[in-house]
Amino acid sequence: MRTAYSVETVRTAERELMDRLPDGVLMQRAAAGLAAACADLLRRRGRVYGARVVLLVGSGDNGGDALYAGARLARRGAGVTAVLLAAGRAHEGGLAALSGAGGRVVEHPSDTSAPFDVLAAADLVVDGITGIGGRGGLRPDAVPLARAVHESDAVVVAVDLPSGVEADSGEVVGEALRADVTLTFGTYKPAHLIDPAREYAGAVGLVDIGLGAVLPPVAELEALQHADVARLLPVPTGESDKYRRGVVGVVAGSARYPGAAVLAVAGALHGGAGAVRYVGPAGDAVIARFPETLVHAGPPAKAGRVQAWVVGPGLGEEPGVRDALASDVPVLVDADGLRGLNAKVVRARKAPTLLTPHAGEAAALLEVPREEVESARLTAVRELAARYGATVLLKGSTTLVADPDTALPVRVNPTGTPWLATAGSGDVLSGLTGSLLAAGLGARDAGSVGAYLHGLAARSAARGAPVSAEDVGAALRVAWRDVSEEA
Ligand SMILES: NC(=O)C1=CN([C@@H]2O[C@H](COP(=O)(O)OP(=O)(O)OC[C@H]3O[C@@H](n4cnc5c(N)ncnc54)[C@H](O)[C@@H]3O)[C@@H](O)[C@H]2O)[C@@H](O)CC1
Ligand SMILES: Nc1ncnc2c1ncn2[C@@H]1O[C@H](COP(=O)(O)OP(=O)(O)O)[C@@H](O)[C@H]1O
Ligand SMILES: [K+]
Repeated sequence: MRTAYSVETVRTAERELMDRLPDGVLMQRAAAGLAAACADLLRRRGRVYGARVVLLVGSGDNGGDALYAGARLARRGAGVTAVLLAAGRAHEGGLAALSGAGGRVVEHPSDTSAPFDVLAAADLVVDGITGIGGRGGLRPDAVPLARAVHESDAVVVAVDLPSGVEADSGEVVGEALRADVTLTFGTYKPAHLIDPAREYAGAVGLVDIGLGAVLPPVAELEALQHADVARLLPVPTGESDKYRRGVVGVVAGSARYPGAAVLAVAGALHGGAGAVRYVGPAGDAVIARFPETLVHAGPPAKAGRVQAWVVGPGLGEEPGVRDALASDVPVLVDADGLRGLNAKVVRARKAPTLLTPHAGEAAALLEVPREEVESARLTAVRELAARYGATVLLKGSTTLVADPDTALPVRVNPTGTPWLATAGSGDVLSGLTGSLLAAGLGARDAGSVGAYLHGLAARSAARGAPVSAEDVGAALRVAWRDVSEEA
């Protein structure tokens, strides 16, 4: 499991750790890790000796890290120039270390083109403008420097965070530095895992500075890995039969969208339930593709016992949502099922409810513009979970799963690929996840395991080329096997 902590939690932990250690030790640990990673990158492109390194240095400790790392690189023969964005407020010890090691310093803004000249010739740029103390995006002074960095051929290494991103939410307000690699210290922060900030960070490396010992046991965010998912997968035993493995009911599709029913059933057949019961008008299309499905014209209340319902994909105006919500089993509500969803009804349910909106559907439920959800995904998913008293899986470039119990970390899905942005792939996800619910997983686990397998399946089906939702459904078995082999 990878975890991320908020700035407030990190600062508290850092204070506790600093009290136990001599002054400056944490910064030296950070700078040593940073310098080692930069040296590695330089060696891959040539060598450290003689390489041209530029440090962008802000007024805080983030700039301090950059300066001390720069001093280490200068001692190994690199030509290091620090561009000070707040001359007079740059970290004093770091500045002294850099000049002691033979590094140069230029100021920005200045009357000369020196900062831009050194950036144009750089092999590697270290972004130490702001870290966890940064607020409100890059300031106007820094914007032309960021643009010059993006135009140069240099490899860009961000210190702790790409400057300009919001550490706790992953929001990007205005411009931010785009890094190839980000080295963070002690723990990931939400911005390393959530888009849009995650995109700006590039490949993220974690430098151990000893913080693990003082961080609280429960993080703000967590990302499952293969071994975590393997532990959660439902596996039949000698005593299993199809009913004990769970029956998932799928209420999906309409005369207009029969395909959504087929895709949701495809997902459900690969989610671990022992049987899939399809309820709705697309029974013929479903049977033609998946003869193992039990079909019923409806309504859901008359279709027979299930251990979980999936309701909504391609449903159009078809009824069914109310029946499913009135049941005493877990219900996953997706797509058309989310339209006009009544928060009171959902809150009153005794069994778990899992809502799976994309950004547009989430925006409609929250009555805000879609862009607001896309730029502040963490806030949106938490808000929806609180309003509906339900588990919410917010789909998109970063899929998040929030539990109504705010003490539990929000789960962030690390798998997936932009190729998943294809019609019908969400239908496969809802069938798959509903099947996991029927097989006995809790809503938060079902949502995060479903998203994980779905993303892995898409990656293995795509391998760099477009995929259809059907391809994703067919690759779910491969994803399941990949994950179980880790167990
Ligand atoms: N606290 C610790 O124990 C450690 C901190 N470390 C480093 O220290 C960083 C945090 O240092 P600070 O708290 O000094 O904060 P930062 O260095 O992130 O930035 C704070 C400074 O930047 C200014 N600032 C804020 N927003 C800005 C913006 N948008 N544009 C330009 N300037 C802006 C503020 O006025 C303040 O002076 C971490 O990100 C990490 O790099 C590491 O050395 C590891 C140990
Ligand atoms: N840019 C993206 N990067 C990665 N995954 C994405 C991206 N955009 C969408 N997805 C994923 O693709 C799926 C699309 O689902 P959805 O929006 O419901 O589409 P549909 O309704 O056509 O099935 C979701 O699993 C979502 O997380
Ligand atoms: K930075």
